[in-house]
Amino acid sequence: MSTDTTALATPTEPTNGRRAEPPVNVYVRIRPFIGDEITRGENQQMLCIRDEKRIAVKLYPTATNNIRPAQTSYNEYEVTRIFDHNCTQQELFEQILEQSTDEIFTGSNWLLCTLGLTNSGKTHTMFGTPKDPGLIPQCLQRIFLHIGYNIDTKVLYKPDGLENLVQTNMNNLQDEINYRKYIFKDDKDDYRRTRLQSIVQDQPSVLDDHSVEDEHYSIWISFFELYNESVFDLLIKPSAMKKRKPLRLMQNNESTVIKDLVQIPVFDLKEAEDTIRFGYANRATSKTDLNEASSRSHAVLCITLINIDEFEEEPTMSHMYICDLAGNEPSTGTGKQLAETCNINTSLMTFKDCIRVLNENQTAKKQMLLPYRNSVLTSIFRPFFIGRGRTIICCNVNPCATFISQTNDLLKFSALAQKTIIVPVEPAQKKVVLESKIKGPKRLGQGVRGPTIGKKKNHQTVDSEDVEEETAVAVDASGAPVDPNSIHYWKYCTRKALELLQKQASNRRLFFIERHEERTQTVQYVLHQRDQMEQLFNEKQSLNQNIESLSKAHTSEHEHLKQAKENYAELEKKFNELFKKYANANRDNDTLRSRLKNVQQKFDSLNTEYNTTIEQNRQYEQNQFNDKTNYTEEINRLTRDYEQEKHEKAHKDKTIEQLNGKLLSEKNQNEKFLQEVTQLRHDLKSIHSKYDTLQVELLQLRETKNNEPVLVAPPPSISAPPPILATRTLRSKRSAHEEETQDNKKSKLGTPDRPAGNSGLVHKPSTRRVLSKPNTEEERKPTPPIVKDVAKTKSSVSILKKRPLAPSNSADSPMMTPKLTTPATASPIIDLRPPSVVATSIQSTMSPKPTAIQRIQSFFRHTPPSASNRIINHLKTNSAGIACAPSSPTTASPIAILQKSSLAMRKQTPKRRYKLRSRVNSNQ
Ligand SMILES: Nc1ncnc2c1ncn2[C@@H]1O[C@H](COP(=O)(O)OP(=O)(O)OP(=O)(O)O)[C@@H](O)[C@H]1O
Repeated sequence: MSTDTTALATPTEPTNGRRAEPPVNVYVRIRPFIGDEITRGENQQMLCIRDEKRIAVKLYPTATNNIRPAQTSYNEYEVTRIFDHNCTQQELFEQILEQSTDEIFTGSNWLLCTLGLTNSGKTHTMFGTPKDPGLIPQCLQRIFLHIGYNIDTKVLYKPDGLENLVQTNMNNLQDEINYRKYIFKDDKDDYRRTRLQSIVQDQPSVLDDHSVEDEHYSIWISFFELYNESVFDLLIKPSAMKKRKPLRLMQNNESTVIKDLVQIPVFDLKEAEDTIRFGYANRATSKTDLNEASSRSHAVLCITLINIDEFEEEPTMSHMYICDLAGNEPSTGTGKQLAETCNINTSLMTFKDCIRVLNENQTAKKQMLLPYRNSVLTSIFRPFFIGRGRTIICCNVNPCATFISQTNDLLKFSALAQKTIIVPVEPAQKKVVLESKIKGPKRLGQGVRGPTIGKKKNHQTVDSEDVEEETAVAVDASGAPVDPNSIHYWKYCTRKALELLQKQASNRRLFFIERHEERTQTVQYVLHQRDQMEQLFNEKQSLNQNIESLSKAHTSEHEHLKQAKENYAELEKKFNELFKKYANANRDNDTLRSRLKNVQQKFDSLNTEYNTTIEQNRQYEQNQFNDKTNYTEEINRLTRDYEQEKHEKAHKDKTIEQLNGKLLSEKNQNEKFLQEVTQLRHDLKSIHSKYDTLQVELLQLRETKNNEPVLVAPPPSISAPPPILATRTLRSKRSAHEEETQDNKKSKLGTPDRPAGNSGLVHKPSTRRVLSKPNTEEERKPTPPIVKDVAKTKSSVSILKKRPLAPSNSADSPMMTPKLTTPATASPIIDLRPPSVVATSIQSTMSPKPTAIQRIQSFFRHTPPSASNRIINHLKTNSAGIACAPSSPTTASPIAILQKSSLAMRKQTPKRRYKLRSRVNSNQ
């Protein structure tokens, strides 16, 4: 580690004949309470401002001090100036930086840095806000106000480190052109982006011509930060992808050069502010426990001023370093934040150490080495520790009671720094690297300097050698060498001429200085005038606008008036018309009034009627209501009755359904009976037809035989069936068919005394009963009178008719003929003949012919067995006897006899036969 020694001096004891240097300017600014600090109880009046230079800190008893609990102790410190929380940014600038800003125009360098705890208002003091700009914006404003129109638009020189200047040419400004393009790339104004480029391109000859006709200034800005002991250029935007590349530091004898640091020329205040805004955005800040946007690095803004004066052989360069130091903070946090805090604290500590060493060397007459190399910050600011510039320290104080201990330390350091005087070490000659010969106006002379605006040039004096020579030569009263041909005389003349010229130059310089001051005042006046002009221009514009709008309003008013007049004329016309109409209307009105009166009367009468009607209606409605109530009751009653009837009806319906069921079943039964009857009738018809056939056969047989009577004819009183039988033989098929059809009709339609389908059922049993066997013995006697009686009745016909039917066994079929009962076992046959005759006839008729029953059975052989059996049974049980001829029961003798007798009695006609037949059928 290498250190520097500095010359020690006190303000009162100038060394080596130099003027006394002032001590370091230390200012204290106490910020107001912010946020919820007051509610947190931070305002405990820990700081007490005694006057504008002295401040006292109230101390608490701690382990390290001897303060007793009951005792109130104050530490008092003195600084250059104290600003309380009411101090404005502008006030602060005027007090601490305005003069310094002016002095950079005299060639002096300045360093302004802020010290303080984190969250104490350092950044706020430096940068401020757009509405309340801090020290940096105000400083730039002051500089550009001073420069006015004397900005070097040719960019003749560029800075090379702290000490050196380089003449510009077309090649060495490319970086600056690019940086300007890059920094102002978001700027809408293309002029600013390409300004430097156009200077280089459009005025190449000017760049080679470094002559000036007046005093010109150029402002160069560089902005960098010291983060974790590395230097980063803030005018290069950090890439999201790439890691920022730290800049290298190069040390020369007196200063530290930051290699490749971007320095760009700015031509006006706006450009300077935008450049700083661009760099500020790239600064490392983050949220800490104490500050939402805490600075994690020391940000250093370097404003370089290059002054080119036509009377100066070399341009001068001065710097204003404004440094926003990161805040001292307790070493809390972890990882990256802890590393940041340690680096910040280390560099601040080194800075304070340098000041302390300086102070100690000064007070204790020591020559201790400055530890400036312990941090990058102090390395860069080394020129200021060796007196190459003036230093201002602004200590920002956080008034919170929580940090009173740190505040006390800071104020202690402030008081120490305030007493420290940095004596400048003899400056080395500024090197101006001239790449081309300066073609400016020839300097009139050197060594004679009038009052300058702070130009720190070494005054050149007459060589001592010359003085020595001068003393050896004889001179006259005016001091001129006597010998005009001697070299001394010429030297003397030359010196006098030079002096004269220097005097003239001095006068001229004075004149120009005055002119410069005048011009500065004029510039200020012009600027002021320009502001006023601008203001007036704005006012004029607004007035013009007002006039324009007023004239527009006037024109429109005029048009409105014209329109209104036209409207008025029209309205007048309309009014006249309306007046006429009004008169007419008035007349109409009278008429209408009288009409209205009538109408009113009518209305009154109607109203009365209406009221009456209303009353009637009301009455009617009342009646209606009563009726409605009655009706409702009646309806309810009827509804109840209806329900009851409905119930009964349902009950009856049920009953009817049941009866219907019964009726249906009876109907079914009836149908069955009818079917049976129909079947029986059908059977009977077939029997009839067969019987007729038999009768025909019998008649044929009888005709073929010799008409011998076989049976004794019954007494004449007996109506014999033979005629009936005979008549049957005569029936034509047609009559039989008609009969059958009629029977069917009768059975279907029925007769008044016999319903259809039931005729047989109703009357047959009675017939059967009539024809049935006599129940008593008497009745069973086969007496002729009984036959006679029977023959007399209608039923006798049926008896006769049935006589040919022989009784048969049940379930007999025609095939069962051999089993048939003999005539002896058959129904009793009435034989009216004498026994001898009968026997003979029987003998003659019985053999070889079949019996009557057999014949009948054979006759019924084609009929269904059930029907034939029923008939045969019927005949067996009900027939009283069969009249048979002597030969056979099938002979026609008895029948013929009967026929004859019957024919004798009554002639048979087809109609009669039919009726007879009908009667027989009806009896069946
Ligand atoms: N004079 C003031 N008036 C009003 N508010 C202030 C003043 N000084 C500081 N503040 C406010 O205090 C807060 C902290 O200020 P600032 O960030 O400048 O502190 P800092 O010392 O720079 O902190 P760090 O060292 O952490 O960067 C900010 O919100 C700022 O607006």
